[in-house]
Amino acid sequence: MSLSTIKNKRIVVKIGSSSLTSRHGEISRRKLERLVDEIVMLKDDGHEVVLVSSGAVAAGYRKLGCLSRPTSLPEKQAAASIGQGLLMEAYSERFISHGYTASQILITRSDFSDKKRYNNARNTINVLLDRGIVPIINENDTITVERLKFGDNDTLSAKVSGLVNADQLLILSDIDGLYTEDPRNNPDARLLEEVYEITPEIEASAGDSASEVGTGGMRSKIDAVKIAMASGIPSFLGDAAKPNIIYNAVQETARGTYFTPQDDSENLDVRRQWIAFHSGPEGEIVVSDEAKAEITEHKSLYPTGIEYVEGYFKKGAVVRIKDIDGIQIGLGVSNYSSKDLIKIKGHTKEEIADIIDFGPQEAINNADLVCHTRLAVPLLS
Ligand SMILES: Nc1ncnc2c1ncn2[C@@H]1O[C@H](COP(=O)(O)OP(=O)(O)O)[C@@H](O)[C@H]1O
Ligand SMILES: N[C@@H](CCC(=O)OP(=O)(O)O)C(=O)O
Repeated sequence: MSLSTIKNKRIVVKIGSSSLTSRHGEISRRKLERLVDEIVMLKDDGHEVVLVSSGAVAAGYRKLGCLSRPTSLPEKQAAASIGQGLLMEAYSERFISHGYTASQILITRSDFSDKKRYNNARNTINVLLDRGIVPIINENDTITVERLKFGDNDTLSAKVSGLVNADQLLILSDIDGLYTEDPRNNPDARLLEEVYEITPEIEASAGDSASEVGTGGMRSKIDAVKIAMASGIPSFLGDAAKPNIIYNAVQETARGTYFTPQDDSENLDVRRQWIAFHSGPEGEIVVSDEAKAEITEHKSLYPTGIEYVEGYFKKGAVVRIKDIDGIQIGLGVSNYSSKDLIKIKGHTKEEIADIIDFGPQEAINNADLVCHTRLAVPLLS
């Protein structure tokens, strides 16, 4: 069923800095308010909306005394600390004028790599959406160190879409979709209106940002779309400046690029999204060629297929799964500690009962296993 014919959908809207700021880098109230008014149209139609908004650094750097967007981390963080408040003030005022309440959620990557905090974020967003609130999410720029950053809000928005099980992700930018090449470099570049798979050609065509305020360019948007596709979520990329872009994108009538996951795409559930994109692997398991073939066929990993165990980890840890050539083929949650796996590796289901007291037959259950070869997106990107 097309989204245009169904109500009460959960939509994640990502708005980039370039769509919210004036030529001088200040927050443009006019641009921001028009986008809020469009989100309100979705709310009035019964849809739930989560907004992932950039703009904190862009909104704050001039008030910090910088003439252009700063490049040093402390200055960017200081600018975000000024700008985030201004951004939320502007959003809140406009939503309130329409009778809706906005809330602020600032996230760091470590919030998502901790499974409890990840699930807690989902519960919080669900409560807000149930009560008709519009959660507005940004990376917690002020306190995040470079090494622990999502880095760009495109990727963050795709991860949030997976977290809340969104029906559609809308990425709004200063360009009306994905082109065969950056149109700023080649005026003959062609808009791709429908994309079913991110091919190597598409990856190669996606370049950096041309604007002074944008961060990730088309490259981070394509990375984001790959994560959304692996999570089974359709995405749209379009120009924030076009009238009714948000409303029309949900109706699927807006000009832009529509990315549709294929029926046989991996469609990772939230549990496996966490393993694939957020967890911190603690050890390695090297598997035989037979086990590798089974894992690729959505089967569990059994102790009999394990050749070596590397590192020290407890039962329940996420581990990297490698083939005998040392190539990573997936990630999974180990049902056993490294100590026990070393004892039972290479043994059949029947034999392991004589080696250790109790435990499941599988070393890693297929529900807890994500395989590279089935995903078009790097694990833990
Ligand atoms: N293949 C491409 N198709 C469209 N835009 C591209 C492509 N490659 C690079 N770009 C650039 O990416 C820019 C959008 O990214 P960015 O400036 O980071 O926006 P935002 O602030 O909305 O995140 C476009 O303005 C365009 O110059
Ligand atoms: N978190 C940063 C924005 C990071 C980012 O991805 O920016 P953009 O490429 O404009 O979406 C901020 O609020 O300034």
